[in-house]
This record gives sequence, structure tokens and C-alpha cells, in this order.
Amino acid sequence: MTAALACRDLRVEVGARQLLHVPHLEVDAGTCLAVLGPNGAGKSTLLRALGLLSRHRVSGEVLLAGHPATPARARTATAAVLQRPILRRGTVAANVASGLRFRGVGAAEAAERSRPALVALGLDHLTDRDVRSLSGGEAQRACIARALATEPAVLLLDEPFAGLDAPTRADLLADLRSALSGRSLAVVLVTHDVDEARALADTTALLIQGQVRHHGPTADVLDTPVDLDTARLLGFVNHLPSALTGRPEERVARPEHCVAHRSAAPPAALTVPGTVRRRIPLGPLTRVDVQVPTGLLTCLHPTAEPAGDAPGDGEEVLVEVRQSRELPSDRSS
Ligand SMILES: Nc1ncnc2c1ncn2[C@@H]1O[C@H](COP(=O)(O)OP(=O)(O)OP(=O)(O)O)[C@@H](O)[C@H]1O
Repeated sequence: MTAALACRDLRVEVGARQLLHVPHLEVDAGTCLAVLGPNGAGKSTLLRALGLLSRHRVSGEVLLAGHPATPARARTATAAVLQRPILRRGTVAANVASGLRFRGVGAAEAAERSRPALVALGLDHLTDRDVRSLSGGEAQRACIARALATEPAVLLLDEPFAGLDAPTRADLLADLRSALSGRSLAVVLVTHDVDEARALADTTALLIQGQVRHHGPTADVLDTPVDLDTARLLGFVNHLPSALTGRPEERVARPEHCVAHRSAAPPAALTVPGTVRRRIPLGPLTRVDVQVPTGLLTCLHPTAEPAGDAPGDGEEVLVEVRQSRELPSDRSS
């Protein structure tokens, strides 16, 4: 199958600085690719380059359905929702129809054709509202509906949930997931949030310092750190080098899989002795940072554990690592 969107040897440069180099990436029709990376990794740079929207020097090739993307082809095949919602004065309905109007569709037909997108994004009760009175979440919904209404082959989404409160974000994520399902659209979702990738993406590319470090099916990529940078990005923040564990391999673990015991931990577990540095209450969980010879290990404990079981600042403890991942020994970073 020819990918709906692909790139080959894509480079973005500013002056002498290379911001991005992606040798190859593909997104099939009907699938979503998450580009996951920390701040400054080059996610927006990649998205803009894929949409031929870059302000920088770009080389390499972007392909739409196997054909080189020209500005004209990109304009009809691709729709982008960039970081901050940009809406024109007027009603929600007029804004959602405006993408079609720009493509030369008449007013009545544009209104008719944009209706399913308004409904899919839960905006049907707001059609006559002036966009200036919309909340941030509603404005973001209007931008996504406007992009979907044009029935693009490729949808580029740059952090569509940024700046939304948790319930608003969760609602939009659920509605977007429903709106995208069953469409033959190829979606690229830029995010720094592992949960958003897990909820929406079939495949995920981990982008760090302008390079794709790992790419593949989302579940595999999110649970298989390939080096320390990707481990940190994916939440495996506890580094367990051989020097600490006495094991031949280097491992990483998530805080939710680590528990600090003031008494002996179960004998079969991987354990590391240390001293509690600080405790940070996080609602139902309490973060316990434990100083070990190679740095800090972060544990998550239920806040409601019996008072006598919770180790306090300065106490000697044994960190029990209940689950961990081995890092490849032949990695370059
Ligand atoms: N005009 C420019 N000149 C020099 N460097 C730039 C320019 N524009 C962007 N950069 C750099 O390119 C890198 C990638 O930026 P980009 O906005 O793509 O990152 P990002 O992963 O989207 O980050 P964020 O999650 O913070 O939005 C950053 O280090 C940024 O400072």
C-alpha cells in the first residue's frame, strides 16, 4: 500500500544549524502517527515541514500518496491545526465552513458539508455563537472541525490539547478519537504526552534532538525505551546501572513500579538500598525520592498507607523495583 504521507531524507536547517533530520517516515491512510518528544525536540518543525509550511530551509522529499508534494497538492490534500487556535471573526458555523470556502466551495454547500464535522466535534449547539466568546477548548474544537470539514487526506495536529484543563482535554480527546475512527484520513499528532499517543496513535515516533530514536506500533514504542533519553520521555525515570544493581545489564523503571520499604523487601525482588531525601504529596499518591549511590530513585506510594509503613525524610530504606526494562547494550547514546 502506498502511504498517504511519507518523507525521505527530510532536513530542516536554520543558518548552519540543523534542526531536524528524518531519513524516512510514513503514515498510512486511516492511521494516526504520534510524534512524541520533549520541548524543543523538533516536533513542530517536523509537522510544518510535512505540511510544506516551514519558514526554514527544507531539503529532502515529502510525498502525498506516493507523489512529490507540491504547494498546490498540499493545499488540497492536507489540513493543519497549529498550536494556538486561529479563528476569523464571525460565527462558529462560518469558521468551520471557511476551509471549504477557501477551496472555492459555495456558501450553501460549504455549510451543508461542514455539518458532520460540527456534530462530530460537539459544536452543533454553538453554530451561531461568535467565536470571540468561545472558551479555549471550544475554539480548539472549532479549528479541528474546520480542518476535518475539508475532508483532507492528511490531517496535521500540533499539540491540539495544549493549555486545556484536564476534564476539557479528556473530553476533546475522546471526541477526537471518535471523529477520526472510520475515516480514511492519515493523521500526524504532535505531542509530548504519552497518554495522548496511547489514546490516539497506531504508530509512534520518538523524536529527540531532531532525530527519530524509535518508531513503530504505539504499544511497542511506549513500553520499550531504547536509551536513557527515550526512557525519561516515556516515564522510566529511574536509572538502574550495573554499578547499582550488580546485574550485568542496565535497566530503567517507572516510579509506579518502585516502593521504598523501611523493613526488608521480598527476597526475590530487585532491591537497592538508599536514604529518603524527600516526600512530596500528590493527592492519592505520595512521591518518595530516595538517594542511592548513583543518583535519585523516585517511588510512588499510596498516600493513605498506614502511618507506620511510610518511611520519612532521612530514613534508611530498601527500594523494591517490581518491574523494570533492560536497555539495549549496543545503543549509541
Ligand atoms: N528560527 C529559529 N532559529 C533557530 N532555532 C530555531 C528556530 N526556530 C526553532 N528553532 C529551534 O528548533 C528546535 C525545535 O523547535 P520546535 O518548535 O520544532 O520544537 P518542539 O519539539 O515543537 O518544541 P515544543 O514542544 O516546545 O513546542 C528548538 O531547539 C528551537 O529552539
